Amino acid sequence: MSSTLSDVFISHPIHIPLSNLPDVKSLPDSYTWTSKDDLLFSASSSSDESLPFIDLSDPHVATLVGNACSTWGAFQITNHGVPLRLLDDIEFLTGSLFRLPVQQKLKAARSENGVSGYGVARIASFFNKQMWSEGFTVIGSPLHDFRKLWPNHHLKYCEIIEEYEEHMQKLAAKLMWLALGSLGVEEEEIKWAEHTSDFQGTQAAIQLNHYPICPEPERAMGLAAHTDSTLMTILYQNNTAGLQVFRDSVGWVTVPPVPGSLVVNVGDLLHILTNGIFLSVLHRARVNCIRSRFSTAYLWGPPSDLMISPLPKLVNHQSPLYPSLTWKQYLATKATHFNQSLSIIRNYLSSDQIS
Ligand SMILES: C=C1C[C@]23C[C@@]1(O)CC[C@H]2[C@@]12CCC[C@@](C)(C(=O)O1)[C@H]2[C@@H]3C(=O)O
Ligand SMILES: O=C(O)CCC(=O)C(=O)O
Ligand SMILES: [Fe+2]
Repeated sequence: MSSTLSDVFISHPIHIPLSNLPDVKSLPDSYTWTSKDDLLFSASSSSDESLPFIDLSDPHVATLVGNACSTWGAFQITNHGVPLRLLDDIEFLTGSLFRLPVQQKLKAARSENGVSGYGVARIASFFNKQMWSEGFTVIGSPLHDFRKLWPNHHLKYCEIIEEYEEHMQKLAAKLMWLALGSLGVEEEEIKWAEHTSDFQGTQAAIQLNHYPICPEPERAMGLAAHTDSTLMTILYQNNTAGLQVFRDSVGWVTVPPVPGSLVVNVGDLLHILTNGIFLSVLHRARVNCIRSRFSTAYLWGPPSDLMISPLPKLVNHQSPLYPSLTWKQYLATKATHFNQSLSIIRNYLSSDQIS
């Protein structure tokens, strides 16, 4: 992973105060969410719909993945080939990091114009209320930050991140090719993502999330509704429920944690690449009053300066719905317009207007 994604935020600094989550019996007003804070906060949910669960050894796997991407924009997978021991290791790392004393975590605090390190999720700047969570973002080598957190043990944690990235990168590319293959897209049509290219230059971020036990979970929000600005995101959640995905005419659907499984989200860039055929899923994390929850998101994207545009084969003689733009340009748009970004770029006539 190169560190060029970090450049985006130099010109989009945000100031989010880092405060300790309060140790209280009732939720302070600053953490209490209503539909005024997030339009879909209390949107209804139907209990009989569930996210597709796909066994990657199924003979019809490409069709199943393609259907899930165009209906839900997300799915859960099993038989994915990532060693269960590695999932235990990443859960151990995430738990160890967030269990450190807050003063220790703050030694690796993310700066206002930085992207790596400890802090609340960047999307916090778009809301008036605070989220009941803490996060840690890794882009590029974690060595510098991990040395500050664990002066004597950082190397073992760096090794876990490195091994996790290797597996996740291969899995993400395999899933994207299954999905695109179901639409008849061939590898020659996206050179940078060809299997044989070894995905040279694809970029990624790892986001570690912690949602502590919350005194009034119904009124709190762990991570507010958002789509990921990626091609695909692979999420590992520990054994505590909290992730919800939104589907039009269904509402919020909870994704139950299934031991050893992973959740896959279509991100905004794959939505653009497929000219809107695959949906980027709106999702959020809720909290609970019994157990703290950890999750690890692998946010995968293309080389950050490469132009991404709807694939000609999928535009099908009509006008493309989206202009060409780079991942860096999209992240910059997202840093300003958040959940309106896709509809805003849809209205641009050319990428020249995207700074
Ligand atoms: C590559 C990225 C996606 C992300 C912004 C970032 O530069 C690194 C952090 C990512 C993350 C993780 C938590 C949710 C999210 C919306 C956020 O605030 O930071 C995503 C960003 C995204 O997908 O837009
Ligand atoms: O914790 C979760 O389940 C969701 C995390 C997430 O959406 C993210 O890190 O982008
Ligand atoms: Fe997300």
